[in-house]
Amino acid sequence: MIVTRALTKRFGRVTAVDGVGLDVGEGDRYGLLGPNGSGKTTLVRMLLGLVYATSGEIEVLGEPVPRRLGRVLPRVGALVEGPGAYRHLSGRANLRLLDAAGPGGARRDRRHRIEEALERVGLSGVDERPVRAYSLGMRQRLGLAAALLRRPRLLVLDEPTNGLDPQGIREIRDLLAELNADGTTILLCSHLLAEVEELCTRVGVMDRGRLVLQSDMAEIRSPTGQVAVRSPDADKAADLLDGRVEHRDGDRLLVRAADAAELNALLVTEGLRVTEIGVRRRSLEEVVLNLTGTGSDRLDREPQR
Ligand SMILES: Nc1ncnc2c1ncn2[C@@H]1O[C@H](COP(=O)(O)OP(=O)(O)OP(=O)(O)O)[C@@H](O)[C@H]1O
Repeated sequence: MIVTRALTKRFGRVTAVDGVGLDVGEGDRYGLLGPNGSGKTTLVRMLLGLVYATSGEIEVLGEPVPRRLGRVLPRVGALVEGPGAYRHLSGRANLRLLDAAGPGGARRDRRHRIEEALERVGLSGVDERPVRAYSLGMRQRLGLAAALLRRPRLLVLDEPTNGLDPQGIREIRDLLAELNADGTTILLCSHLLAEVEELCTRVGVMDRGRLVLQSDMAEIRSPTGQVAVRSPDADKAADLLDGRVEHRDGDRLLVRAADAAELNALLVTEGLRVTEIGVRRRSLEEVVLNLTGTGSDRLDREPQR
C-alpha cells in the first residue's frame, strides 16, 4: 500500500526525515509513533504530495508519488493539516462543497454520500450551525467525514484523536477499527503509545527523523520466554525454582519458563499457593523506551543530552 525507500527531507540544515523505509501493507492499521518534531507529519505530507522529498522514493497504492499523484489521491482519504473547514458554513455545507469538487454523478447520489459520511462519524444529527460553533471533537469528526467521502482504500490521519474527550477517542477508535474491518488500510500518526498499542496492528517508531523500529504488533507482543508469578509463598517458590528466577519483587517472581500452566502445576504440586500467573509479554512502551529512551505515554520529551 505504501512503500518508501531511503526517503529524506531536509529543511535547510534540519533533516526532518532521514532515510526512511516505510512499509505499510494492505489491511494494516499502521501506527506511526514518535515525539513532536520527530518527522511524522513531514513524512505523511510527502506521501500525499504536500511536500517534495529531498531524495528517496515513494510508492502509494502501487504508483510512484508525486509523479502519479493524480491517480493516487482519489483513492486516499486524509486528515493531515488538522480539520480544515469553512467556519461560516455548516458541516453539511462543507461536505457538499468538497464533494462537488470531485466526480460523483447525480445530486441524489451526492446527498446520499454526504449523509452516509456524516453518519459514519456520528454527526448525522448535526443541525445547520456553522462550523465555528463546533467543538474541537466535532470538527475532528467532520474532518474524518471529509476523508471518508470517496470511500478511500487508504486513510492517512495525523493525530486523529487530538482534542477529543475519552468518549470521543473511543468512538473514533471504534470507527477506525470498523472501517479497517471493511477493507480500508489505515496509517495514523500519534504521539500516544496507548492509542497505537490499542488500535494498531503494525507500528513504526520515529526518532529524530529516523524510523528506528518497524514491526508487527503481534511480534512486539510475542512472549518473552518468561512467566510472571505472584505467590504468598514466594520465598519457597524462589527456592524451588532456584536458577530460573530472573527477578524478584516482594511476592512477585519473574521466572524463565515457556509454559505458565506447567509452572503452575509444579508450584501447586509442591503445596505452594499461586494468586496470579501468566506468560509475560513486553508492552509497546518497554520496546519504545529501550529504543529511544523516550518516556511515558507522551513521547514529546526533549531528547537527552
Ligand atoms: N516547513 C518547514 N520548514 C522548516 N522546518 C520544518 C518544516 N516542517 C517541519 N520542519 C522541521 O522538521 C522537523 C520534523 O517536524 P514534523 O512536523 O515532521 O515532526 P512531527 O513528528 O510531525 O511533530 P508534530 O507532531 O509536532 O507535528 C522539526 O524539527 C521541524 O521543526
